Amino acid sequence: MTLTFQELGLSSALMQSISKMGFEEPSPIQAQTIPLGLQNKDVIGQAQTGTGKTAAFGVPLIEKIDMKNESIQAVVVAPTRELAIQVSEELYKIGYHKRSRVLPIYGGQDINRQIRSLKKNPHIIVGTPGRLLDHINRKTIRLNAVHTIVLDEADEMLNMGFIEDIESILSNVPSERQTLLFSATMPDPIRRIAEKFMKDPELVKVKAKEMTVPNITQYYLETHERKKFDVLTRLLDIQSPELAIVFGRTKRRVDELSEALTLRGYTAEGIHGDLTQAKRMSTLRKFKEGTIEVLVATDVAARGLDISGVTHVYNFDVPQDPESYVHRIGRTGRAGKTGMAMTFVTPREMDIVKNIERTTKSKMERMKPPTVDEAIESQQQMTVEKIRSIVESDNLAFYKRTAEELLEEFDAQVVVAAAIKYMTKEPNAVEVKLTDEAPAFSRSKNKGRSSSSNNRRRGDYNRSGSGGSGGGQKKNNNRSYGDRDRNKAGNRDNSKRRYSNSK
Ligand SMILES: Nc1ncnc2c1ncn2[C@@H]1O[C@H](COP(=O)(O)OP(=O)(O)OP(=O)(O)O)[C@@H](O)[C@H]1O
Ligand SMILES: [Mg+2]
Repeated sequence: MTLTFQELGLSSALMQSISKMGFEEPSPIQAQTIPLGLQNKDVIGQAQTGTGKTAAFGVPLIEKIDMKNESIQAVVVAPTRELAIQVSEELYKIGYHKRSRVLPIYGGQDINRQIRSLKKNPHIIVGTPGRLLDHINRKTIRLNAVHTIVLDEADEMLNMGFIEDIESILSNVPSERQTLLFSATMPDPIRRIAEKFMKDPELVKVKAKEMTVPNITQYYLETHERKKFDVLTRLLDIQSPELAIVFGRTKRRVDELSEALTLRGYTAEGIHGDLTQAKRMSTLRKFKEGTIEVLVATDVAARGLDISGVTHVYNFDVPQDPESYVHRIGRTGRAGKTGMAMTFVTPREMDIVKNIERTTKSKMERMKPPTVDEAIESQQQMTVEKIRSIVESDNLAFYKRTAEELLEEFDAQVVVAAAIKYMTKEPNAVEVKLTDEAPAFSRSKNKGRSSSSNNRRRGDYNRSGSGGSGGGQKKNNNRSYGDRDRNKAGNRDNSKRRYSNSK
C-alpha cells in the first residue's frame, strides 16, 4: 500500500508545488515522516542516499509555517555551504505556492548582505553552524518564535566537531520546539548523543536490507597505488560517464588529480574546503551544466549534494570508513536512477573492502582493471558508432567527391582505417605525477583512531572564506522513482523500479 501526497492531507498550496516539482508519489521516508512531522513529533530519520529526505522534513516544516507571522519559524542546520544552498532551493520550491520565504545563511558570504536579507523577514533559515551562531551572537537573528529545527546530515556535523555550536544554537530556540534529525547513516553513538537534544524521538528507519540503494552497481578494482591514475583514465574512456565524481582522500590529492586529468584532456575540476566559496560555487555550477565532466572531490565537500546526471562515482582512494563510502557512492543512483560505483583498492587495503561490505550489507563485484587496448578498442567503437549515425543521416553529398578522389588513390580499407584513427581519442600519454598516499587503515582494526579521523574531517571544512552567493532554480518535471533511466554506460536496466527499490 503506497500513500499518495493527497492522502497525507497536505494543503492545496503544497500539493500544487509538489506537482510542479514533478513528484508523483511520496518516497517511503516521506510517507513515514510527513505525518509525524505534521503532528509535531521529534524524529530521527534514516533512509538511503537520494531517497528524498529533504522533502521528508521540508514538506511538514513548510506546511506548519504561519504566513501571518513574520518571524523566523524554522531553522535547518547543514554541514556545508553548498548543502545549505541546495536545501534552501528545495524548500523554496516546496513553499513556492504558499509563498513562504527561505534564506540560506553560510560562512564566506558577506555578513552585511545577509543582515539586509534577514530584514526581509524570512520564515525559514537554512544555515551552516558557525555562521548561524555568529548571527545569534550579533543578535541579527532571533529564534524565539522557532517551532521546528532540523539537523540535516546530523552525524556528519557531530563528526566534524560541531556539537558545541549545535548545542548553543539549540539553547536559543524555545524548548517546546520540534527537533528533526536526518541522514543516510546514523551510527549508534551519534544517535545516543542526538537523543540528548530531543524529546521522546521516533526513530524512522526505512526498512532496507542494505545501507546503499540497489540501483547503484558496486565494483572494486585491485590495483597498485602508482597504477591508479592510468586505470582511472582507461575507465573514463571505456565507461564514458555523463557526469562523474572522483573522490580523493586529501585536498592535495584532489588538486593533483584534477590537474592531471586536465593534462590528459578531460574537463575536470576539484572542490574541497580550502578553495574560496566563489570557486566552489562556480565549479559546482559548471559541473551541473555539464561544462566539466569530472568533478574531483573530498568526502565532506560532496555530502548530500544532489546533482542529476551523475552516472559514475570513482573512489580513487578507498574511503576511510563505511559511512563515507555510503555517502560517496550515493551521489549517483538518486531518485530511482541507475549508477555505477568503482572503488580502487591497493592489495594492502583489501580488508577495508570487506569491512565496508559487512557494514553496508552489500556486495562489491570485482572488476578487472582495463588494459590500454581495451580503452582504445572502446574509443574506436564510439567512433564507429558516430560514423554509422552520420552514414544513416545521409547528409554527405558535399563530401562524396573528395571521397572518390581518395579512393582512386588508396585502398578503401586504408582510407576508412585512417578516418577512424583520426577520429578516435587515443589514450594520451602525457606524463603526470601524483604524490603517493599511504594505504588507508581499516577502522575496525583501529578502534581508538576515531579522533584522528575527526581531525581529518574537520581539516577539510573551511569555516571562513570569501564571496559567493546562492544558485538558480532549475525546472524539473514529472520525476518519479519509477523513472526509466538507462545511463550512457548502459548499465543495469532499471525499468519500472518504484520505491520498492529501497525495501
Ligand atoms: N517523491 C519524490 N518523487 C520524485 N523525486 C523526488 C521525490 N522526493 C525527492 N525527490 C528528488 O530526489 C532527489 C534526491 O532527494 P534528496 O536530495 O532529498 O535525497 P536525500 O535522501 O537527502 O539524499 P542524501 O542522503 O544524499 O542527502 C532530489 O532531486 C529530489 O528533488
Ligand atoms: Mg540529503
